Amino acid sequence: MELQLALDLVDIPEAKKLVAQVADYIDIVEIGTPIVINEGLHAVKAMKEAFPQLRVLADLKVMDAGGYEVMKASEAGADIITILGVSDDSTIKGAVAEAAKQGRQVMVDMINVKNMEERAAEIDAMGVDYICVHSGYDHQAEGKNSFEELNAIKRVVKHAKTAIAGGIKLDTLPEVIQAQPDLVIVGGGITGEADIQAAASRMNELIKQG
Ligand SMILES: O=C([C@H](O)CO)[C@H](O)[C@H](O)COP(=O)(O)O
Repeated sequence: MELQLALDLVDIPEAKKLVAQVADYIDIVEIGTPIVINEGLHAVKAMKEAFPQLRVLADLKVMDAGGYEVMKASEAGADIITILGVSDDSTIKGAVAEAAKQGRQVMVDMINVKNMEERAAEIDAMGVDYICVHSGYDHQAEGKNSFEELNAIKRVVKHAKTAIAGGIKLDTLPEVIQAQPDLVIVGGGITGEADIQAAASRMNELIKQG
């Protein structure tokens, strides 16, 4: 099981400062959608240059032109690029084909997918690398989480790695770990803590214990 730090509400210098504190405790650093919107793919490039030992995920949440978007993110240095599960199959297949060409990986974000098990099985068969259940900020504000959805995709996904994101904190991490995803994605549960390093270190410890 691995840990991904999601960076969303910061700019490039702040993002680099945060990662410098926790780089030893994380496996993947995510350049979140708000950063990409505010700063562009330069943020991905800057993070990869500053921390070449970490895998960098570009959370583009691609909905169309999968191949093209994966190509551009790959050029910027992204190791993993997110595509939406609600996209057309052709978008996901285009992203997978381009990622294979570029030696990168595709994560499908299942945010807002209604028929979770059926769609996860379809997407798994398309050869994606990760399938991620996700309660976004707006869902979190309504009190939702994706713990049940993780169990649902684990029942049907045979090839891809499974991941979970959305509002995970130290006190809910044990429940997440119990469901055994391959990857746990945490943003505010680390960056919102007074002692960021201690939070990341403790989460890393629990995750590595599995
Ligand atoms: O993907 C995300 C969200 O849609 C904003 O871009 C977050 O990175 C993801 O939800 C993880 O962050 P936390 O919910 O703060 O853990």
